[in-house]
Amino acid sequence: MPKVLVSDALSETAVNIFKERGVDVDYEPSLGKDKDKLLSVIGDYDGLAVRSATKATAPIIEAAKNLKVIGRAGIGVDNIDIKSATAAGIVVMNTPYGNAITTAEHAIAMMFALVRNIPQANQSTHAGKWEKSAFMGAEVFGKTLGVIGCGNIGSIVANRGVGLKMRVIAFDPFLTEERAVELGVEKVDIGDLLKRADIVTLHTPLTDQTRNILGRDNLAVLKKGAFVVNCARGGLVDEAALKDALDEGRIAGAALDVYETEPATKHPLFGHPKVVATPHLGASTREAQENVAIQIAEQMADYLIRGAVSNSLNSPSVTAEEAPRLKPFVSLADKLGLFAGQLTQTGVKEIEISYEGEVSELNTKPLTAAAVAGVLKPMLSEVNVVNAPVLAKERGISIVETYRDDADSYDSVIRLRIVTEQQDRTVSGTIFGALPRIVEIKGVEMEAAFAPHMLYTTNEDKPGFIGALGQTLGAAGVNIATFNLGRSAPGEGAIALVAVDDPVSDDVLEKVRALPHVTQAAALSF
Ligand SMILES: NC(=O)c1ccc[n+]([C@@H]2O[C@H](COP(=O)([O-])OP(=O)(O)OC[C@H]3O[C@@H](n4cnc5c(N)ncnc54)[C@H](O)[C@@H]3O)[C@@H](O)[C@H]2O)c1
Ligand SMILES: O=C(O)CC[C@@H](O)C(=O)O
Repeated sequence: MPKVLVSDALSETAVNIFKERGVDVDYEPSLGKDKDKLLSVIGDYDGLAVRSATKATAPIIEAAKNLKVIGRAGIGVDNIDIKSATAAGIVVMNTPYGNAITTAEHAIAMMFALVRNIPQANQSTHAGKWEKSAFMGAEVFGKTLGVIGCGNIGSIVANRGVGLKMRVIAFDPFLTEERAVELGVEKVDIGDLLKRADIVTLHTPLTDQTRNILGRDNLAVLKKGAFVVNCARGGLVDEAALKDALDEGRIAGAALDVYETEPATKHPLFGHPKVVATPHLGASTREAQENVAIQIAEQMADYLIRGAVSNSLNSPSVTAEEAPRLKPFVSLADKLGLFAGQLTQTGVKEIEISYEGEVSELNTKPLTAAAVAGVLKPMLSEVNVVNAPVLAKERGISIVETYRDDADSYDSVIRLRIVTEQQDRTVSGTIFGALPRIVEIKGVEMEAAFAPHMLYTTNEDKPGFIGALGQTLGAAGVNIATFNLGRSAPGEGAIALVAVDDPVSDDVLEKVRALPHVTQAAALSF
């Protein structure tokens, strides 16, 4: 039974879902804050479910020898080292929609808190001061709301802004004109947004491109008297520059839910009269926490039990219904890749995977990942289906997928073509009786099952070869399990694929290569 550690505070519903789905679960809501303890126990688990307190860093991932999945109950995955997880073959998933409405509502609440001085007025009124004239506010009706980042949350904020009869403008390089029209927003560039917005609200992830998107220069361009709301990530706003802009009266106020360093218990902006601050509460509603807990438990259990992948940041999606249908084809793709990879001596330039017949209708992304992983495994250490496409890209190997409705004599065929600096090689396979089988090698038709140890030879099709090969193997004590032959035409190139009981030694290979008419001999393992 797979075992999951929940190392941050998550709704108990998640724990029940894991149990109901047949996943053993340890709920340790404060363990994530103790990195030494986490390091010492993580090796026992197949899954790790977190919010933001647990930092799944490279050392944690290195120690997580059995870990298969990290699930983030929430959106931002900046507490997870995705690069290390990918290299280790660990699927990272999040719940991109579960807390989006809640966070958008928090941004709108922060906007109102700012423009109507609600926190300050609340404090003063509780103190019995009745300072009615000290808290003159502003209407949002007719004002311009500048949304930076118009994805899940930004688009909900934009929608609420439109509902409040605000003029909404958005800067997002990935926002299409059609989507902008659909949302009722005007797509603008950042300079335009800064000059026109009365309230700027941030909703991008923190990346190299977005870090300090409201830095000193951009803050200087902001319309005088504008307000800033950040319910996305600390680091999007230069906090020192923001303090200067507030102190100099260029900005009327800022509402912050997120900070460069969290937890933020001391901060230069805490106590500032123009700042409204909350402790990363964006996602903190009962509804959102229930949503993300349920979603992450279901997604992780689906992956651990059924191989289904959803909302992954480093692996193609596979639904729970698809997973069992894909399973034999994943195995076939992996074995075809391994076959080709073991015979490849020079740099791979291109891997083409053709899906023919019924398999062309399936979700082929996981099959492609398996084929590429298979090709790369004999050449690189630490290759897996999660990191294989990344590794191929880093090495300049192009991956091409083609599709054909018909697979000639079979229901389904996967055809792999490897283009290297020196040659172009194909190998094809099908599923027969739920097991992968080779049906073609280098244009030669063949019918062979994969076996753990195999001998592959190419030779000129001349009488006496089969006997000589059998004798050589027999004399070396190599027991033949199956013997498969194919040739392009009588007397021309022939291929033998021999399943043997034990690995073929270098010594035996040399003897096979020395046989008359043999052009190539290689030991393969699957
Ligand atoms: N405060 C909280 O508790 C809380 C809760 C949930 C999410 N978040 C954060 O909110 C942010 C938005 O989340 P989301 O789910 O909407 O993400 P999303 O991926 O759906 O949307 C992000 C948008 O930012 C855009 N973007 C990317 N780079 C950009 C750039 N350089 N300039 C302008 N736009 C850019 C993208 O095109 C995308 O449309 C994330 O940082 C997330 O971590 C915070
Ligand atoms: O878990 C939380 O409370 C914060 C989550 C939020 O920052 C997110 O990115 O989803």
